[in-house]
Amino acid sequence: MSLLADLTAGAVEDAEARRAIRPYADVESAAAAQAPALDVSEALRPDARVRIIAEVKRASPSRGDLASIPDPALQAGRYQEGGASAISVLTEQRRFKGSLDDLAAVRARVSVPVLRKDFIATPYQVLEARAAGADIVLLIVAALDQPVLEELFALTVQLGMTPLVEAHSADEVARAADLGAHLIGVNARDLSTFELDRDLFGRLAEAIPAGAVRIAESAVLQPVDVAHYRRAGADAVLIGEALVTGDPVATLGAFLAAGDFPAGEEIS
Ligand SMILES: O=P(O)(O)OC[C@@H](O)[C@@H](O)c1c[nH]c2ccccc12
Repeated sequence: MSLLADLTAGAVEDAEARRAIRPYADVESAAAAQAPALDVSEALRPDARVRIIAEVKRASPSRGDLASIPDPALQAGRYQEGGASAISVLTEQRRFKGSLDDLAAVRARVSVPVLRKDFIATPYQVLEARAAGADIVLLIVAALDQPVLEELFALTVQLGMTPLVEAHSADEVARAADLGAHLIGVNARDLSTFELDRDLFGRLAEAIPAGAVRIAESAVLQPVDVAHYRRAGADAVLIGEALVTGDPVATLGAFLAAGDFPAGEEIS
């Protein structure tokens, strides 16, 4: 089994265990009781400078432990203070050490849109995201057959949330575009092999339809990496590891400054 398939199977198994305690109908009422999901078209609208989606990330299978983050809400509050346009919360528990409680805590603290970052493959997980207050749900094309991807995309929209559709090849970008996705991400890390390809975004950016928000994911450690993605056409960059240690406000300031020029423009 590929690593991505393994991560997805584990996430689904964990969701099934939660479902045994909290059935679909209960989560459905919790979702209905939530304040409506935030409209992300404004928050992530392509702008004169790069936008940053800042991630609450404790660990990853490829990088191991990154930071303990005892108070995810405090961390997310610092991200917002630093100028993040949205907050991503990794809720996968086995390898990334996250939880839906982290997401709910972050939602209660910040006013910008919040993304549930997990290996989502069932309607129950989408519903859980809304019940915890998510505005955006990550859907990884490589992990889903097209009919399932379509079903989860439709449910996400029906619940008022916005899908962020993640691609890793031209074919996957085409599948994301076919759905009419407004948020399309290209992950530099191949989730099947964990290999990094910083230039993948640049090769695929052109294939992302005009009108969609182009998001570069992973492999930003330095301000130059933000500039690299911005030159390649990124409207937004999703950053985890580089923000979980040190002073996130200072780091975000440096990253935002490095991407303060029009997308796709060559700078000398
Ligand atoms: O820590 P980084 O290299 O800045 O990466 C953040 C984010 O892109 C990465 O966490 C990610 C992108 N897509 C994913 C899908 C699942 C889990 C994690 C991810």
